[in-house]
Amino acid sequence: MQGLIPPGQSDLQCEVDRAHAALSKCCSPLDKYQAVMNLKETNGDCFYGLMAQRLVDYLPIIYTPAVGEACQQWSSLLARPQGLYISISDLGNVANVLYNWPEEDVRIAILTDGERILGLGDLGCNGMGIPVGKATVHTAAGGIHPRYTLPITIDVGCNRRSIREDPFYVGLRQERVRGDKYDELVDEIVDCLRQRYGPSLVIHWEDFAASNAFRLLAKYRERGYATFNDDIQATAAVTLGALMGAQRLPGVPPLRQQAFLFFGAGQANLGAAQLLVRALAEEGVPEEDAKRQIWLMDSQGIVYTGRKGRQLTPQKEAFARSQADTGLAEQVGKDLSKAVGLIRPATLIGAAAQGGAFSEGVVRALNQVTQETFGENARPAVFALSNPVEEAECTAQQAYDWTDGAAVFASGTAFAPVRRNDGSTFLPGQCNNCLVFPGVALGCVAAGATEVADSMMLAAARAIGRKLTSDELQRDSVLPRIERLSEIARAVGAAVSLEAIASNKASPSGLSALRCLPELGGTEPSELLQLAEGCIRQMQYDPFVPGSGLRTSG
Ligand SMILES: NC(=O)C1=CN([C@@H]2O[C@H](COP(=O)(O)OP(=O)(O)OC[C@H]3O[C@@H](n4cnc5c(N)ncnc54)[C@H](OP(=O)(O)O)[C@@H]3O)[C@@H](O)[C@H]2O)C=CC1
Ligand SMILES: CC(=O)C(=O)O
Ligand SMILES: [Mg+2]
Repeated sequence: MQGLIPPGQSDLQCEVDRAHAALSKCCSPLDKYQAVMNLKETNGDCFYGLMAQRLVDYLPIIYTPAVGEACQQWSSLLARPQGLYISISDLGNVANVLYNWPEEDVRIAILTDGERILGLGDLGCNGMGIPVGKATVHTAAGGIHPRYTLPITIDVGCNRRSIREDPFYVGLRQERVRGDKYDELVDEIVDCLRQRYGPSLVIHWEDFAASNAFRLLAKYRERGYATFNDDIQATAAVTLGALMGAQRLPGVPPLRQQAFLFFGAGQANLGAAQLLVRALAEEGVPEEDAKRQIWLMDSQGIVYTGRKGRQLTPQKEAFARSQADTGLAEQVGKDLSKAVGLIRPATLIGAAAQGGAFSEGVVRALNQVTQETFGENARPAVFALSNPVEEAECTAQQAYDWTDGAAVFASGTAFAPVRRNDGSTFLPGQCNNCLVFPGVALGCVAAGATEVADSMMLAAARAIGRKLTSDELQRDSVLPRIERLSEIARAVGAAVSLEAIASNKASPSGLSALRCLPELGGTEPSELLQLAEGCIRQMQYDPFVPGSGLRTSG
């Protein structure tokens, strides 16, 4: 290398600072995305050092919202391929494709088929930005070595014609393959992954369409694999964490006394509804009573038994209102403000990718019914979970303005702090599954978990709730600040591995590593945190001694 690099020496910190200074000159989030991904290719240590130190600056780039734009432009931007592409043409030959991945020791595979990328719909192969971004967060926040992460895009086609006809498109130019052939391909991929990387490989499903997401999750969980769907389960945990956090604010009605209106009945909201029922059950609320507190609205209106048209999926059926609510549902139709007026919820959670759906009328009505039901100081919760930011149901500013500051607000994509009339600021919480999935992966890897049980997700939600500080609460944030993502990932990791042990979901290899624990009870024991830290990659350069090592010696 002598002569090929400048003679002065820089340590990692200097290079991280230099990279940040250069990136700060980028004119647009998309330019910054490209530049930072280029850094990842050319200097991984510097890239991960930068991500670890300044995650709060770069999360909106490598993750929502900028990653959404990057996916939309993926085929035009692609410089060097990232992650592994497995297509339907590889059916029967997946093992060979998988052996082209250079890493021998992978602990977590992040798979998408690109059909529901954020709220942007079917992006086909262009969805690769998502598993790549999630893998980066696993490392930057969870500390999992990048070598242990494998982002995969399964290309079975794309149902968006404009993408298929884009001359630069990098995926297969055909409509999506469905049915047996699709299932065979996914089966082959999962089998080959487990053959190559062992049964404790964690399989993280991301951004599938709901019709495949629930099915695949159930199928591989039933087989006893360590697998989780981020959009269903991790979103559920962070949403429940936010609801629990809100309970610590004065004026927020108790969970067991309110009605919850979920706008969107897909992966995110059904997952949250399922976990909420479980949390209420642990508070002694019978399951059927808890379900009666919950109302779902999808593209056809209120979800109720006997609704005409498309048959309800089993996941929706579990929450369908009884026929006694048919009259109300028909009165509501598809009108959200009517739904608020008639159901009278104190919590409104949006995950339908319908930007702006929480209009002024809807939010004002929510505030009014909450105060009528629970008193004039009562505060409604407004969670606008859809990503990227254009899909958010309303903005933080709108939620506060339309309720005179009464709303407790959280969103999937971050909003800047909002100034209150008294000069102080609201800190809207970011209710995004990134507060959960890195910790879940860390906890599973540390404990060698054989299954990712719902109780582990509940443990994750509680760990997030415990991490909320009084300072955050004072500024109306119902979740820990995203600046604390690494700290939260470690706490979630500790809670998840503890729960894996307590529920017999830890494997002998994980257990032997964890045997140092004097006792398994309690919250976040320091030993476990230390253990989790032990799994975490330290960002540092090996010392470079000029004149030694790298010179070829004839
Ligand atoms: N903050 C976070 O961490 C997360 C946020 N999300 C975001 O949430 C959004 C939805 O994701 P996900 O649940 O996975 O997607 P799904 O495709 O699984 O579900 C979308 C739901 O929205 C419903 N919907 C569509 N149009 C309307 C409408 N006009 N009125 C009411 N409901 C409607 C659909 O109805 P139907 O069932 O009738 O088709 C469906 O139930 C996305 O924007 C995604 O980015 C997702 C995961 C995590
Ligand atoms: C955050 C996320 O996973 C999504 O919007 O799909
Ligand atoms: Mg997702």
